Amino acid sequence: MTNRKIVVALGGNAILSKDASAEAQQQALRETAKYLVEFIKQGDQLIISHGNGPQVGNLLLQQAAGSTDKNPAMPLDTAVAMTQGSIGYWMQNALSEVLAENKLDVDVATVVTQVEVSEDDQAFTNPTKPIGPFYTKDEIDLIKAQNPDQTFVEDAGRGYRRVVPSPKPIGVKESRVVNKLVDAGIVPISVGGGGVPVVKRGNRYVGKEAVIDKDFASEKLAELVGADLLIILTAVDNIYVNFNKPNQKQLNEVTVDELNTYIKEGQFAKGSMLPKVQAAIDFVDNRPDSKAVVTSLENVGRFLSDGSGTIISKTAVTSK
Ligand SMILES: Nc1ncnc2c1ncn2[C@@H]1O[C@H](COP(=O)(O)OP(=O)(O)O)[C@@H](O)[C@H]1O
Ligand SMILES: NC(=O)OP(=O)(O)O
Repeated sequence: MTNRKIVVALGGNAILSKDASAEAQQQALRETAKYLVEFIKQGDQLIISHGNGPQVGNLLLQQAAGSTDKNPAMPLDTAVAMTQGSIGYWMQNALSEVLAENKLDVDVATVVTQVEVSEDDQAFTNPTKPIGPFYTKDEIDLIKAQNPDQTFVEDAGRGYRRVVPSPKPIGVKESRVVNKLVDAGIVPISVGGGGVPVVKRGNRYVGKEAVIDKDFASEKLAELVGADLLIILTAVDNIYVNFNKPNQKQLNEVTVDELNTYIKEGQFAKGSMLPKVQAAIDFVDNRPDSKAVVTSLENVGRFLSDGSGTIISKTAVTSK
């Protein structure tokens, strides 16, 4: 039995591929849970986090479409909390079902989590986080005519998406609650969608209209709960240099210094692999005896058996 405290951040493909229906997302999470249960089977204490970019963008569109004076659309911070609830509900049930199939008597609980950000974060005047569906150029011209305050960017050749501010997390209000759940043997689902962005004013936490990157929020949580491992699960088994080029090279074990050199070379795409690499670096910088891992859900079995995936450590890696 390993008994490590592990924060696992689930990438978009763990929840939503093409079909945004509740049924399809629940089915995807059932498949995801089958991979996650392997950690629990071998005695690890899991804390699960997840993204919400597509879901929160879709929710804002639904809110706007049905809003009236008597039934107003909810602001973005509240919409993030709503997606924590809906995805947490799906994840909680999916994992509980798979735990029961494996005859494991373990409880799962979603924590509506507020993540503290700075009021002065420059991100509030420079939106970068893509949310919701992809549009064509003609579609965004129409949307912008009706919503001049909204910003759109071209997203990696896949079309245009709305972008919103994405401030950096500086604290996780419920990190102690998360640790208490872990100590009680419960699997918490926390910092969903990067957490609800809040600023502290005296004793009050006030919501901000933004979407925090879930990789950065997961890193902050992992730091605060004293995790042994931060695992970022995405669509690729490894981080690569020269990604998608003929001379592509898979990274297996890599140090912070090596990653910083690759960052300077521009090896990691902004908004996709770069935040994961930066979150991994931040984590091992803050907890030098811990490690971060970037790999895919499908590779979890091989990671557990032989350490396959990209393992990031402060200094040279000796074991997984
Ligand atoms: N250097 C790189 N190595 C590996 N993947 C990369 C690299 N640069 C960009 N990527 C892309 O980044 C993707 C992960 O980012 P993204 O899809 O935004 O993450 P998420 O799983 O959190 O939704 C990978 O699936 C891959 O297509
Ligand atoms: N909040 C967040 O980072 O969501 P995605 O991972 O879905 O972009």
